[in-house]
Amino acid sequence: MDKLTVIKIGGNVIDDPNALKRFLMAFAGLAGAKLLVHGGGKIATQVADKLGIQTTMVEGRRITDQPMLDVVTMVYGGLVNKQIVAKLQALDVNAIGLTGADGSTVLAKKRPVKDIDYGMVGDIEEVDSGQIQFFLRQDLTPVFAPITYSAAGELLNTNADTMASAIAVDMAIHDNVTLVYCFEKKGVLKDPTDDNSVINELTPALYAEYKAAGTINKGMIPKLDNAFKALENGVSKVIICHADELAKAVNQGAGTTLRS
Ligand SMILES: Nc1ncnc2c1ncn2[C@@H]1O[C@H](COP(=O)(O)OP(=O)(O)O)[C@@H](O)[C@H]1O
Ligand SMILES: CC(=O)N[C@@H](CCC(=O)OP(=O)(O)O)C(=O)O
Repeated sequence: MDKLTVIKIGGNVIDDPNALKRFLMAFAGLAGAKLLVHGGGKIATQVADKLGIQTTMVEGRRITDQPMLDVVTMVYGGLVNKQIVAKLQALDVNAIGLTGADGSTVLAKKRPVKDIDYGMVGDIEEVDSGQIQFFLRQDLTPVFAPITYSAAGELLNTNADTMASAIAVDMAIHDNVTLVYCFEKKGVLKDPTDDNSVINELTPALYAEYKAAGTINKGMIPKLDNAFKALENGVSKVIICHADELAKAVNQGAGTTLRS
């Protein structure tokens, strides 16, 4: 089995040009097959705001009506994705920017309306890991925007953490996969106000304890739910770390490593 590193980069880093530059240099320097999934929620909210479109988030998911779908398609699939691809080309990484619709890589289904109508939000149904494998074999580095498509031909907004987890799980059929969530903190923290209180190893039991105590909250909850799901479904290693510590996390160890 070949080794593959699946990396997710969050919106707070993408929104900081210097932090993004440092991260992409580290990504470019990683040995072996790799692919990137990016977020960009913060930028979509800023652009929507400029257009007079209000953002509503419920449990870390954006309520996506048609005007908001247009914004996220332009921001994630266009602006953010192509800027990252161009910057990677300058670092000698032959990146190929994709949404889930491209090459039918990530098929989703519009989230059914229960208590909440999320609008055009997609729950992932199928990842075409063979197609992704094909890109990797051509020495292309896939860069995924968090946009999927439905069998009916709709574009759907999908949480980037979920997209990274689903891709990592399906690629684990072919490869020995490490999944790394990079963001602006040093890992999962015992005390969210103290950046040096990193939890080195997190088990499901410990996660439940910290969640009940309120120490782990907000965006970290869906991130960890996705991260544990990957670990339970064939991904060899899952790390949550600072974007500046990507190389260290992969090669030596840094941030928070999940244990089953
Ligand atoms: N215990 C914790 N340790 C680290 N971050 C936490 C913790 N609890 C909540 N958070 C929050 O989770 C956020 C990460 O989730 P999110 O905003 O969805 O990031 P991203 O855009 O990178 O996916 C952090 O910015 C932080 O504010
Ligand atoms: C359905 C849904 O919520 N999609 C996310 C996709 C972007 C994302 O996940 O970006 P970050 O990783 O930067 O938070 C959103 O529109 O905010």
